[in-house]
Amino acid sequence: MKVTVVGAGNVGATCADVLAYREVVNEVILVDIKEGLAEGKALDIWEKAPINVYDTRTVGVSNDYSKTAGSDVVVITSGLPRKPGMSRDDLIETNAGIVKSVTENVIKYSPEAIVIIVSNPLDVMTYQAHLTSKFPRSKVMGMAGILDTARYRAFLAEALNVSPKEIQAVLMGGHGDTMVPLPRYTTVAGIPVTELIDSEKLDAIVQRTKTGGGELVKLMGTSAWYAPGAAAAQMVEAIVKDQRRVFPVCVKLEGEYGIDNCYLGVPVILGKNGIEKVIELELNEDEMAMLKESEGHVREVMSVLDKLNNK
Ligand SMILES: NC(=O)C1=CN([C@@H]2O[C@H](COP(=O)(O)OP(=O)(O)OC[C@H]3O[C@@H](n4cnc5c(N)ncnc54)[C@H](O)[C@@H]3O)[C@@H](O)[C@H]2O)C=CC1
Ligand SMILES: O=C([O-])CC(=O)C(=O)O
Repeated sequence: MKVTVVGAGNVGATCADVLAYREVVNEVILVDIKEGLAEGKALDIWEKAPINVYDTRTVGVSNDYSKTAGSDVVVITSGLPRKPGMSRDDLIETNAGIVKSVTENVIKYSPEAIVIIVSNPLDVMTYQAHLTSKFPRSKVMGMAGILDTARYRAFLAEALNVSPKEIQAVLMGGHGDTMVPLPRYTTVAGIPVTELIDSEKLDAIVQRTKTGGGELVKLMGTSAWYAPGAAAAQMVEAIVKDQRRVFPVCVKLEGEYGIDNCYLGVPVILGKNGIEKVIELELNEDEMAMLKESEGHVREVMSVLDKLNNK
């Protein structure tokens, strides 16, 4: 199994590192436009192999996609991260151009690959990759839900003073402040979370989750990478090992939840064919209203992308 990660910056290099030390695949190709960066980071990860005890080979290349040929999965992290004061949507113009050209290069050499988008604004960059690749929706998806759910779970674990391993949760919608964490589908070792925490505290955690990316941008001057890189690697693992894990993933909706032709995070089964199934939950009125609000926001940004693509 061979995986390519495009973008050897913070998120891409972290993803490659996790794929290597967890021995998810035999070979990881790291690509960046910046001369020497991917080669250097791939070499550094390979030199860590004797210490962390793994044999996944990591190879870096500068903008040479021939080395990526025949990849089973490609993760696209290339693009600008936001700075304090910016929204993810502010990145659309630059990142759409990058995601478009990278996708063209990727599919030229790996026409059978499953593509995972990480670049922001996430839902709309997934749409860009879909427009460019013309792949079926099962093979073009975006990573955000695992990250957003992980933040929600980590905050809950802290508040309840329990292991984060015990928290199971579902979160839907776009990767932005309109995302929809679902307390009704959140449990602590099977116990409904609402039985363990008062609603005021839970509301504060939901709110912190929605702005969790921005919290880190404010602290660091750039956006997060450890959790995002690990989340993308977890999706790769589910696909290459055909694990059929259930994760929230950004996918083109085709009528599910009464939403058509819009890219949103929803629970799916991930396996060797990519998105094996979109799971439709029974949402109540309030939850559906929040999902619709998120849809409205993503559609606005999708129409900006349509203009950029002269559609
Ligand atoms: N979906 C999500 O949940 C998350 C998304 N992100 C997004 O991921 C992207 C990457 O973030 P970071 O790694 O922190 O940024 P970074 O600046 O550390 O790395 C980006 C890399 O992309 C490379 N690049 C730019 N244009 C390229 C091209 N045409 N071909 C190949 N490589 C190219 C740059 O040289 C740079 O090394 C950003 O758009 C960020 O907003 C970040 C965290 C979470
Ligand atoms: O906040 C950002 O710009 C990066 C991102 O998507 C996240 O960390 O959730």
